[in-house]
Amino acid sequence: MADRLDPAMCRVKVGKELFTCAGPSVVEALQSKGFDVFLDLKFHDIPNTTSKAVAAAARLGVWMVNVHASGGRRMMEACREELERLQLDRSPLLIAVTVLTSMSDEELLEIGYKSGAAEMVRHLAALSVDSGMDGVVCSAQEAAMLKQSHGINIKLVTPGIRPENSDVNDQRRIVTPAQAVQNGSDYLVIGRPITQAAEPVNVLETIIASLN
Ligand SMILES: O=c1ccn([C@@H]2O[C@H](COP(=O)(O)O)[C@@H](O)[C@H]2O)c(=O)[nH]1
Repeated sequence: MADRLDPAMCRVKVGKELFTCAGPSVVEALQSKGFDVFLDLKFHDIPNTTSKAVAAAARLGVWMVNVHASGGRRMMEACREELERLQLDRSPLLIAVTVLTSMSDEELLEIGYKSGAAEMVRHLAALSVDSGMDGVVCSAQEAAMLKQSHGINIKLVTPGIRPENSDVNDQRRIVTPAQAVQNGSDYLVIGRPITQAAEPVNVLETIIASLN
């Protein structure tokens, strides 16, 4: 896939499946091809473990790394402090996952949340910004609300992007690419609509054209 894509068109994301198969070498290989890499491992652990994992990602040279906001303030602050201690020329964007885009309001109630996605995202995003995160992962359904509250102090990374008429798969809080940008998303995360397409580059080009 990386051989067919151009770093001028998109950044790339290395998630749990690829990283578990191929490890840090795949990150290095993508970077040597000129791609900025989002290491999407969504760290969620005690502050010491999470912050050391974030530091390891930063030393790999990734452009963006993420943790779960539900790890709490002390965990997120430890990650920020660890990055500052490294004093890198280029520090990765440090992003917190609020509520997974695969979760519906009903599923959140089932696991014991007292409110739906929008309210939880609002709460966790405020905590994330206050704990030193550069931004959050959320659905583009929540993007306008967060931009209104936090403006330029928050980068919005939005998975659950689905072009019109494409398969929803396991996602629940979906938005089209153009609507996501209109709502204020800074970075659209688009997986299967591109990776599973017969002509991935054509699909990507069509999406980019729809944004212009
Ligand atoms: O809330 C979240 C956080 C991360 N993801 C990740 O984004 C991609 C989406 O892939 P699609 O194929 O476009 O559904 C995937 O790697 C997830 O792990 C997310 O979907 N939602």
